[in-house]
Amino acid sequence: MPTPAIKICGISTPEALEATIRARADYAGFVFFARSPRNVSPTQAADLGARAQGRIRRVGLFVDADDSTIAEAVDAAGLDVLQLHGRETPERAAQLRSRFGIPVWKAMAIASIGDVARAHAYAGAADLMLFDAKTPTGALPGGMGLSFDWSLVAHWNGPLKWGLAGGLTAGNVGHAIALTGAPLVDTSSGVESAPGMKDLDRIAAFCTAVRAA
Ligand SMILES: O=C(O)c1ccccc1NCC(=O)[C@H](O)[C@H](O)COP(=O)(O)O
Repeated sequence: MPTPAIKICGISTPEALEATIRARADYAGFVFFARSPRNVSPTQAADLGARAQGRIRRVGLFVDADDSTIAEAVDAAGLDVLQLHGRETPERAAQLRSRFGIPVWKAMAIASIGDVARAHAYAGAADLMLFDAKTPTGALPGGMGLSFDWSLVAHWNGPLKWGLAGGLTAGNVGHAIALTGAPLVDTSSGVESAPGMKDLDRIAAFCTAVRAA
């Protein structure tokens, strides 16, 4: 099985970005959501985006954002991918892909097999389905370090590319990959010492664990 692609999400400092590039991750995620402890301003995004250009692909994470918010982030950070982490419909995903001309990833909150089935509606509308844990009502819709029953998506054979997120750490990602065959893994809390505080050693350890899986 090929090594899964790696995304480190919630990067908000140059130090964390450099550690992510050093660890040979494939994607760096920037969160554009005011309620998040990882939220980046357009100014921060511009600085991080320029540092990342040509070295790692830049993913912008949005939660039910309007077009002007996304346009400002795309321009500031030079985003390569849009990640939609709210209640965006297939129609909205397709509209954003057409407007911005870059790949769109849709996060799907999973608590049951019925949630996994909903992913099929995004075929042709999104480029990748990111299966993540469902979070409690009123909490952030992601980035909570919560995992779900990975067997629900084991060797998913759906109509679009996919990835696994939610509570992944250096300690459990090998098992998650072995169980699911995920072609991409995504972590945020699992490489932090506190919400929003990236731990450079944990970033390195996570990437090493993925390659060892
Ligand atoms: O990171 C956030 O603060 C966040 C806020 C709102 C929606 C999603 C958010 N994060 C999602 C991610 O960072 C990842 O794509 C994924 O959910 C992994 O999170 P974690 O369980 O913390 O590893």
